[in-house]
This record gives sequence, C-alpha cells and structure tokens, in this order.
Amino acid sequence: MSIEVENISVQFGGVHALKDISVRVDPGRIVTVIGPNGSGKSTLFNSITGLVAVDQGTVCIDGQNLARVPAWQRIGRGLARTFQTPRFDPRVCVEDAVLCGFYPVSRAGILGAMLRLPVVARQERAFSAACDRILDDFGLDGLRHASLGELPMGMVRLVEVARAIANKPRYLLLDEPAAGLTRAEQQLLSSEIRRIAASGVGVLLVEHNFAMVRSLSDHTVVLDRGALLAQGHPEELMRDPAFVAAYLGSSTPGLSGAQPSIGTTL
Ligand SMILES: Nc1ncnc2c1ncn2[C@@H]1O[C@H](COP(=O)(O)OP(=O)(O)OP(=O)(O)O)[C@@H](O)[C@H]1O
Repeated sequence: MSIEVENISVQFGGVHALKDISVRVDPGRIVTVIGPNGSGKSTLFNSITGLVAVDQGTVCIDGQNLARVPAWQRIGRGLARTFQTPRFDPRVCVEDAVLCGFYPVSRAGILGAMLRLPVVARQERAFSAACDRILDDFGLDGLRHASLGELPMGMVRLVEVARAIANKPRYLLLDEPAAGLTRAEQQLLSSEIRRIAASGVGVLLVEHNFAMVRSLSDHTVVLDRGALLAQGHPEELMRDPAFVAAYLGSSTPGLSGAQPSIGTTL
C-alpha cells in the first residue's frame, strides 16, 4: 500500500522537467517536495495524477501501474489533489465548493437525483453533516456563505484542501496550500494536515515554507532543475552542508527564518 514513483523522467521539448525521480508515499506519512521555481515539483504532481504522461519510469498506487489509467479515473484509486493556482467559479460559495468534493463518491446518480429518491435525500443529509464538520475543522464555518471571488487566494487554497478531503482520499497531494495564508491560518492548516495523515492518509506536499516543511515532514525530497538534489528527514537535511548552502544560506542558526541562496523562497 503506497504511491510508488520509480525513476520517472518527463521532458517538455528541450526541458528536462524531471530526471530519474523516485518518491514513495506510505499511508499515514507526510512527504514534502521542495526546490526552487521550475525544479519540477508541479510536474511530479501532474505525473502522479495523470495530467502529464511520463516518458520513462512508473507510477503505481498500491502496486498497480497507472500508466493506462486516465487522470479522471485516478480519483477512484484514492487520489486527491489541490492546485498551486486553483481554478474556480468566483460565484460559488465556500459551502458549495466543499460539497462538490463529495460528489465523486456519490452513488445516487443523475436519475436518482432527478427522481428525488429517498437514498438521495439520505446521502445529501450525510454530505451536509460531513461538510459542516470539515468547515468547522478548517475554521471556515463563518465563511460558508462567502463566495470564493470575495476571498483572498490563500483562503481559496484552504477551501481547496477542505474540498479535496471530502472525498476521503487515501493519498492527498497538496501543491503549496499555505501560500498566502496568515501565520495563524498556516498553523491551522498544519494541524489539519497532521490530523489527516494520522487518520492513515498518505500526504505529498509541495511547500516553500521550510519551517512548515520541518514541522510536518517524515521525509523531504529536494529537487533542483528536475534532478534529485537530496532527500531525507528535514533534520538530516539540516546537517547536510550542501543542502544548507544551496537552500538556506550559510547562516544555520534560526534556519526557519533563513533566506535561501539560490532563488527559492523556502
Ligand atoms: N506544460 C509544459 N510545457 C512546457 N514546459 C513545461 C510545462 N510544464 C512545466 N514545464 C517546464 O518544466 C520545468 C518544471 O516546471 P514545474 O512547474 O514542474 O516546476 P515547479 O518546481 O513546480 O515550479 P514552481 O515552483 O514555479 O511552480 C520548468 O522549466 C517549466 O517551465
């Protein structure tokens, strides 16, 4: 049981977006991917979710090779993701955005909904109760009727995470979910991510905030121009002079606030 990415390479014309990258995400573990802009983090996500075809290597979920599984069917294999730049209808309210996350698991079907079968009403009550719990957990209850277009992008990302977990995924891929959040909101998101992982979900997280990476990760993968630069527990990485020099600058004290030296915003 795991996501196993083995030796994948992806090329866009002359750009090697990923070169021979392997990553494993086990249930209940939080794996983070860090690296400067353009290092291949989103391409890794897109390779796992099927938005990008890999040129070499394999992506497996629970031992099953996904090569012939289209992106839309990967939801059924237990995958959910958020996007770095969410695409959304600004008129949709927070509550409806989260409720949308339940419908991939709906068993009622369009006909059942049109006929208002009792099973549909029961299911909608269950979705609504579960949605209330999620909104509460994410501190979004007071904003349930706010339209997404009124919210800052950071909050929209938080709504995306809330929607992604509605489907009860076994693996959750989060692409920079904390960007634009206040410190308090980041802390709330971190504790939610911990709680989600503790419930047995494998989490793959792209995040630039190294303090958050450090506090959450069981394992961190460092990409640089599509290649693996380093990997390990964040505390191990902190003892790796090459990593510290490349990503955090030479001043090791107070690393959570240290500025990266090669153009990343870690
Ligand atoms: N669809 C595409 N077509 C052409 N080139 C692409 C495409 N997607 C990504 N690339 C290129 O592949 C490389 C890796 O991009 P990717 O978006 O995966 O990096 P990233 O680490 O997620 O960057 P960022 O932190 O800016 O989101 C970059 O050079 C990018 O320009």
